[in-house]
Amino acid sequence: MSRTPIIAGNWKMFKTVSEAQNFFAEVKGKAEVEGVESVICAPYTNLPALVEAARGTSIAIGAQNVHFEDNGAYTGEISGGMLKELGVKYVIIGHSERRAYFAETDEIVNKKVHAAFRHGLTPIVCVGEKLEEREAGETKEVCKTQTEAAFEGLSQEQAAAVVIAYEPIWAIGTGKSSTSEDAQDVIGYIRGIVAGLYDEATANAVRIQYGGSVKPNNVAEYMGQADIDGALVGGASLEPASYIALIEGAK
Ligand SMILES: O=C[C@H](O)COP(=O)(O)O
Repeated sequence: MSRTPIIAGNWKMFKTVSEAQNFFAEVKGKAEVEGVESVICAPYTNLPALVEAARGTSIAIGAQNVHFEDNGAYTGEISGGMLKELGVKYVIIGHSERRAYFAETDEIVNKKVHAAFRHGLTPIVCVGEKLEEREAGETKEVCKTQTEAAFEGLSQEQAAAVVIAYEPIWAIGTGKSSTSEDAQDVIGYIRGIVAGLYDEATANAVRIQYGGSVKPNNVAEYMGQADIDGALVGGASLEPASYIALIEGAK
């Protein structure tokens, strides 16, 4: 089964609107490589300008969060319908920074995944272990629990459309990346979890990214692994030249 590789830049809380527009002008036509899906997940404030700039290109725009309700008295929050109307295609859900700093539980992650599908957005669901969990040999157990919870109640069709990002938390922004073999081992295991929940065909359709200190000089190594379908990239997605190199490296 061939899965289209997907490289998603997660800008986190970086870039004003003008900075985002300047970035896009630099990558347009360059971070567009046949056979690789290119996605920029930007702060909410940048989304209208980026969607506009991306019109007619093959670069998709994503958000970094969504509320699980469709509307209501949730000061400061943004719903799936709001993102959809803007033209946003992807939304990162359950990033470890949201789990750690904003108390997102597995249950909330699952509700957000359902909200994304209600509004025609594709969720990029993040799972991954903390350093102490890795050292205790609990990596796979943690990923199993998070994956099963995130997929709870999804139809087979929805499940097949999910993008999972396996991000070992100790590798995020630290320069300490997981080896490609270790990442493959865990990602292959996660695919097996999806097969257990649904079936082989569904598991083979799901795209699973690795995330954690992915750079232009190591992206190809990850992409060379059988079950790794792309990368969720923080720091190295912020500079145009680096982002272009990541997309080219994923070919
Ligand atoms: O969402 C992206 C990840 O948190 C990875 O960040 P990083 O590439 O800066 O390590």
